[in-house]
Amino acid sequence: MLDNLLRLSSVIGRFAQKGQVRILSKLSVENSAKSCRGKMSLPKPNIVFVLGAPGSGKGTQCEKIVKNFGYVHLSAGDLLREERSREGSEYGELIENYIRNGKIVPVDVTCALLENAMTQNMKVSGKDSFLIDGFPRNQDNLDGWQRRMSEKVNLKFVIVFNCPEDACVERCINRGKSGSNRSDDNIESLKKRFDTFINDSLPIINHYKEQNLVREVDATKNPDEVFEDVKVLFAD
Ligand SMILES: Nc1ncnc2c1ncn2[C@@H]1O[C@H](COP(=O)(O)OP(=O)(O)OP(=O)(O)O)[C@@H](O)[C@H]1O
Ligand SMILES: O=c1ccn([C@@H]2O[C@H](COP(=O)(O)O)[C@@H](O)[C@H]2O)c(=O)[nH]1
Repeated sequence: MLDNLLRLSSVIGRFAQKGQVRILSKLSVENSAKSCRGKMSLPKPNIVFVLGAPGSGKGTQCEKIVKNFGYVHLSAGDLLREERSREGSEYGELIENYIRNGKIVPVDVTCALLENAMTQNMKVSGKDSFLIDGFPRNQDNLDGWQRRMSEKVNLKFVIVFNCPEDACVERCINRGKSGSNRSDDNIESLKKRFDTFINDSLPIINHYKEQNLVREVDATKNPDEVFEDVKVLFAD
């Protein structure tokens, strides 16, 4: 399975969406290896992890951070959904099963997508500050990231958006009703996503708390009010 995962190829569409720059690039392990060599001249990217329960407002706030502070937003969930929908993807079915059941996709897939997206963005836009939204979410994610990426990036801090489950569920259900087209914006998937958040993701947040890297934000207010608190974290 690992070998297969390492042969992961992805197409990252180049388009400006929600302030993100996506770069169209066909990748394979062989290309990844070449691009690793090419990466020698690239700067070490600055990373902010953005965590919080499903529907806590991570994507909404990332959009605002992009507009105001020039970061590039990389949503791990969006990258996985793109890979799932890519014609010919070996991993489409696997990813869809994980997403629908609120489970966390094996780290080699997600990490490859994130690393490739960062490298391509740095090459094309020259930007080297990234919001990594919705990752790492479990011990497998954390271990894989530490193994593969931790030495290659500067982790600045970890934002955690706090919002109670009932409000988050309502937001996701409304997002589904407004046409998100997400196969996990339904009650059944949301129950599983919250179980995963509590059992698997909270320990990762605690790990970063122990390192004094967590910056908690009250995400129950309206998006502009939440952003007032977020701004402070980036104003240095
Ligand atoms: N502060 C807020 N108050 C009310 N609604 C919000 C707030 N922030 C975001 N929303 C709405 O809630 C829904 C979920 O927001 P968003 O996609 O930003 O959350 P998320 O944490 O990225 O979710 P997920 O983890 O499921 O991808 C969206 O429809 C968004 O418009
Ligand atoms: O690192 C990640 C990020 C996401 N997933 C899967 O995708 C869905 C949706 O993620 P959102 O952040 O809500 O868009 C999530 O429930 C996981 O199934 C993942 O496996 N790994």
